Amino acid sequence: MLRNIISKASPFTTFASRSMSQAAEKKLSGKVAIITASTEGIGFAIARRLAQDGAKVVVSSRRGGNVTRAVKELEDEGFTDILGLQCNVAKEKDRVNLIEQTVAKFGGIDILVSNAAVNPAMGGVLDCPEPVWDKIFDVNVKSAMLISQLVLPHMRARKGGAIVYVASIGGYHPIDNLGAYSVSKTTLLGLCKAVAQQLAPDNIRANAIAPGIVKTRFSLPLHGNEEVYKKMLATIPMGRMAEPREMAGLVSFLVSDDASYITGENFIAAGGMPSRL
Ligand SMILES: NC(=O)c1ccc[n+]([C@@H]2O[C@H](COP(=O)([O-])OP(=O)(O)OC[C@H]3O[C@@H](n4cnc5c(N)ncnc54)[C@H](O)[C@@H]3O)[C@@H](O)[C@H]2O)c1
Repeated sequence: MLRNIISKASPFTTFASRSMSQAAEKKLSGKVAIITASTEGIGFAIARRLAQDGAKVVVSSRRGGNVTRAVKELEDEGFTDILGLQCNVAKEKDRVNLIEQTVAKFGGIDILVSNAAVNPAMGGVLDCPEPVWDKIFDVNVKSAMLISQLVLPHMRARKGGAIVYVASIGGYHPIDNLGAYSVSKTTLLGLCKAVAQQLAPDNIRANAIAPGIVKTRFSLPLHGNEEVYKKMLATIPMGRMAEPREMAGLVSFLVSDDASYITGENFIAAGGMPSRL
């Protein structure tokens, strides 16, 4: 009788232990993720979150010292599969090295988070000098497209992948004095849609996030001065700026299998700031 009950229970036991081992496996286990400009701010928060979710993570940015510091910080937190590489996304040699070193170390690429951006000068779009315009579009848009080209064969080899472009709420509605930068982010939203359309048959998904105002070094002009800070807060229905980690969960979702049928979409995380396009 007892043996009967046990043998009847065993399929459940097997199922239960399988479920437990599945639960123990993290949602990005076995995935390899490259995040550009990821030694601080939003990029670093994304790198940390993807590592927490089990991914092997490649941290990169322009300065070697910053890369070393960021890798150490993650390793001190207990993450072992971290690779740090110096990469100025506007330089072809650096982009190629980023991809080659990643594949040499981790054997492939599943995830790209294109996060690097610059805004060398404040001002209205029509006040933007040509060299500044070129720099903004080289880093914020052209490099994002060129890195996407480079990861493509590796994602195809894995029969799938996920790309996330870090755009901005300014891509929907231009932010005062960030004219050319805002246009570059609108362009990135378009790039995301075009890439998604082209790569859907390859099971490679592309989505974009559009952060509102996040407290980082990049946004210092918006929170470094008390008067400007108060003005900015008045434009945010939630009444506060975001912390970098508040962008990371959205990216983690978008690159995971939980988002397996989502591609070509732009997601706003802006504390209720209005978006119009
Ligand atoms: N902070 C915000 O309020 C905010 C809002 C919307 C969108 N964003 C976007 O989020 C992303 C990250 O910005 P952040 O706020 O974390 O700022 P951040 O200053 O912390 O990070 C930007 C990083 O980009 C790096 N970078 C610049 N040019 C590069 C290049 N050519 N190659 C490699 N790295 C380069 C910088 O060194 C820096 O580490 C950017 O795309 C930015 O446009 C930020």
